[in-house]
Amino acid sequence: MKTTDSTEQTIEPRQALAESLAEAVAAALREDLEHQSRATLIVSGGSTPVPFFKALSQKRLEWSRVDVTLADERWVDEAHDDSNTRLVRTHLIANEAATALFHPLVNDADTPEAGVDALEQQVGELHWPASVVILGMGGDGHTASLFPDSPELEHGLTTTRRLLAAHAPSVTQARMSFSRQALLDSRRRYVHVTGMDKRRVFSTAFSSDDARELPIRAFMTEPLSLYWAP
Ligand SMILES: O=C1O[C@H](COP(=O)(O)O)[C@@H](O)[C@H](O)[C@H]1O
Repeated sequence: MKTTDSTEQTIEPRQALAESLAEAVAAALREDLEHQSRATLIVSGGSTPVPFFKALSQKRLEWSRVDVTLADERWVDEAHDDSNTRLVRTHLIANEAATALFHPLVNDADTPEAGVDALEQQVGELHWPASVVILGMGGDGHTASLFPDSPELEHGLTTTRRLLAAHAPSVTQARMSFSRQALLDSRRRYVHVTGMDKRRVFSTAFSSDDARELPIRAFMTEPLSLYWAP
């Protein structure tokens, strides 16, 4: 399916979605920067956000007053293919957004358990509530690194700390993740997902409130906007 813009060019739905989300996020950051000195933007990693990052990086706003961090990160070196830090640095902290201050969710510690306290202190110094949180979602209903099969899920859904070290049998790498409470400490939340499979998962999520089964349910509270394309 393709849509057409006012200049009669065809735009892929996922590209149109990315552009529309970038417009909304840029407007939100501009609005908050009118009445606060800095604004916090929390983005997700994975494959879905790349076109969104590229679109957002082109938006004009006072990026030097924006702190960007990730909803979660794999505990890998930045050179690793799975590094969300690398993804953000490559596609978002560029163009107009090159002056944004990026705060990786990984440090030199050997494990996320060893690194979490230092990162907790660093993210605590950001401006809260965050202006915008963008959540991705996996086919198993996980969001950030709150996985249904994770031994740390209950902790992630209930702790008042902002960060947690997380593991799950379904994924290979250890993770660092924002907790539910920290992600809800935000003015605006957007879920950015694509494809029919994820749409079905999101629809199923409305049928119950058991976040242990589908962690995305823990975020189905106002204000939440769904950005979806086929
Ligand atoms: O593992 C992760 O997966 C989800 C979704 O990723 P995608 O590749 O299907 O877009 C992502 O939101 C999360 O941040 C990431 O660590």
